[in-house]
Amino acid sequence: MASSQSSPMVEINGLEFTYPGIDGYPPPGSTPLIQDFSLSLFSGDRCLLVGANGAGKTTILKILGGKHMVEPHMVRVLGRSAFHDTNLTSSGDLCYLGGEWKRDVAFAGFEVSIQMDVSAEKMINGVGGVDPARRAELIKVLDIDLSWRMHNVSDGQRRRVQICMGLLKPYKVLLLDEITVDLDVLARADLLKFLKKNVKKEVLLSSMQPIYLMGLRAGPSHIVYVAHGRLQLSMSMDKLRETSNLSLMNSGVLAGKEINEERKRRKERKAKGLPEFEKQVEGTRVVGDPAKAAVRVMNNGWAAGRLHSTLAGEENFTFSSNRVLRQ
Ligand SMILES: Nc1ncnc2c1ncn2[C@@H]1O[C@H](COP(=O)(O)OP(=O)(O)OP(=O)(O)O)[C@@H](O)[C@H]1O
Repeated sequence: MASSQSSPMVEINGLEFTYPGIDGYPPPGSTPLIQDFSLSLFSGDRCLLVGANGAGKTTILKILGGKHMVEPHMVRVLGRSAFHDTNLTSSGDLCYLGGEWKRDVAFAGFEVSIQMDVSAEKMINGVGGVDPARRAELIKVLDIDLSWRMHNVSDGQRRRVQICMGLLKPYKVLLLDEITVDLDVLARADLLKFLKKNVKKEVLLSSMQPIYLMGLRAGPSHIVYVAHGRLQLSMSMDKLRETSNLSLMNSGVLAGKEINEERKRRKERKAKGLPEFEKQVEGTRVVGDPAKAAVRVMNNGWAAGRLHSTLAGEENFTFSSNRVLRQ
């Protein structure tokens, strides 16, 4: 992003990323999911990351949030490597709110289920070292009833408590991955107002489907459009308005174009007698007879220190040795 400030708060330099296989390495022959991606965000930027499903938005936000390892020079947050410098997140300077929050929330240092029989008050007040005025404002903005019991509220209400807890402490860089999808129109508008008011020197990077841009004219300062893991457009909203691309964005035409092209490609492949979907490179280096690949049976694709299995699908649930259903 263009800025008068000297050093960016978030810097992505030629980022390349492939999800690792079971052995922690990219599968041989795989094409990087994120390629040649560079972006700089400066103090005060409120940036919206848009793109079709599967474009790579969540992956980029997770990399910035330090959840996937990349080479330290590729991603710098506040001048530090998000993955290697864990103090960035533990200090609260870097805050990532994503889909995983649907089930658990980091609470007093533990991952606590957000669906257990506990009051919203206990959850929210359990976060220490918080400015009481900020806490009260967030409770008001998110319209939270402190007497809610977490096990019998709606998804949207549970989500509001999660968002509140995530925003209680001031951050310098805030990463939001589609956190507003469960919120009703009013709650979404109020939250965006709060974020806008509170992002002065901070940086906000939020992913969102282009359709939600319609109510957001005053919200973001910049737009970043991603397709197939590559940066397609990065522009200030003012510039976007000038070049009239905003109407394209608002109507979701850009993302729609990308989806239509993908459908066309699939149709052409089918017409040529090829499989409709391009062959995925298997996400593991364990080769040979699957029955002998004991490692896969034993750990279902979980690798040390990783929150998610890199293997998915019925086949792996059949192989499951402990029958725990994973997302
Ligand atoms: N843990 C994983 N292991 C392997 N591949 C993955 C993993 N997570 C996502 N992918 C692949 O990476 C691609 C990009 O996914 P990502 O979640 O970043 O997209 P997105 O733009 O956030 O999509 P959406 O709008 O649907 O949330 C997808 O094609 C998906 O198949």
